Amino acid sequence: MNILSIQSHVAYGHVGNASATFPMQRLGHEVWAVNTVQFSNHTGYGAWRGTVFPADAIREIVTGIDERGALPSCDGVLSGYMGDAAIGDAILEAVARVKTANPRALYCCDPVIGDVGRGVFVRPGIPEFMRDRAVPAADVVTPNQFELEHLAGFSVGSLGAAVAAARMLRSRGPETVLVTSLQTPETPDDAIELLAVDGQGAFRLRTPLLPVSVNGAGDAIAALFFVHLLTTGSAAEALSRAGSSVYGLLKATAEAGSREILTVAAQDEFVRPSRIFTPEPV
Ligand SMILES: Nc1ncnc2c1ncn2[C@@H]1O[C@H](COP(=O)(O)OP(=O)(O)O)[C@@H](O)[C@H]1O
Ligand SMILES: Cc1ncc(COP(=O)(O)O)c(C=O)c1O
Ligand SMILES: [Mg+2]
Repeated sequence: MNILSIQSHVAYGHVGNASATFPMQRLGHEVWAVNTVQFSNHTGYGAWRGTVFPADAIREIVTGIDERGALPSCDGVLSGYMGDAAIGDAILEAVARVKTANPRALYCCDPVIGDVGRGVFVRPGIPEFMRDRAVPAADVVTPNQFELEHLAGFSVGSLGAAVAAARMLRSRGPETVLVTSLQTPETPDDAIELLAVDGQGAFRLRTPLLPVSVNGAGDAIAALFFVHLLTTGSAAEALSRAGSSVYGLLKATAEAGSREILTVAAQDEFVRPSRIFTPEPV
């Protein structure tokens, strides 16, 4: 597969393209990485340095790729952390150009807005852009629980409510919704869940909860889920493979006591996860 991946880049550590690119490459895919920002490190540290690129800088790179005649061979566009709402327009233009060149290409939007503990951590305008423009344009969306609530407009206090919220997003456009870091009163205290909902049904994948709080796992799981969905055509299979890989990645990260995910050291988890988790229909 050839994946156009438009998201943040950090020099130190692993979020955005610095989390998503290598796992896709390790699985044998070509990644055309376009960076929306270049920061020293992820914003979870509270301090960082670097630049948010203007929207035209992203347009320029996509135009250059187009001029190489490559867009007809693009299988999917993946977007994530945007840096600024204006970048959203450039991303949707890139999606439109790719889909014109290859009508079979899919767009996966990781609607990075915030997180349960941190609240909204992106610039004003981005949450509205994600809800009103990006979600309707996407074939696949991968919100965490906080983002799901934000996009659906109601809180998700049960598995049933999460499925309803995912179905509400589907009714606005995307065929497939992957909810990450789901924890409801029905989730055991020592577990964390993923939920995939598409036209076939809803699947839950439950793994142990690890003693880590890291950034970038969401970017890795969106990338892995998207390429596995593109290659297998099955949301349940993509859920099993992506969820198992990220569990293995985070288990290694927890055992090392690392603040950054071990994207490089634990790379075999992307190809052969140490433990395979199987989704259940819900
Ligand atoms: N503490 C944890 N224990 C086990 N798995 C986790 C943990 N944190 C994240 N994950 C896994 O990584 C996935 C992505 O999670 P997360 O990092 O919360 O995404 P985001 O950063 O987009 O909110 C989760 O759905 C879960 O499968
Ligand atoms: C620059 C940057 N990109 C992306 C993300 C998203 O990371 P996550 O995968 O944890 O949602 C963050 C979160 O802090 C970030 O600071
Ligand atoms: Mg995220």
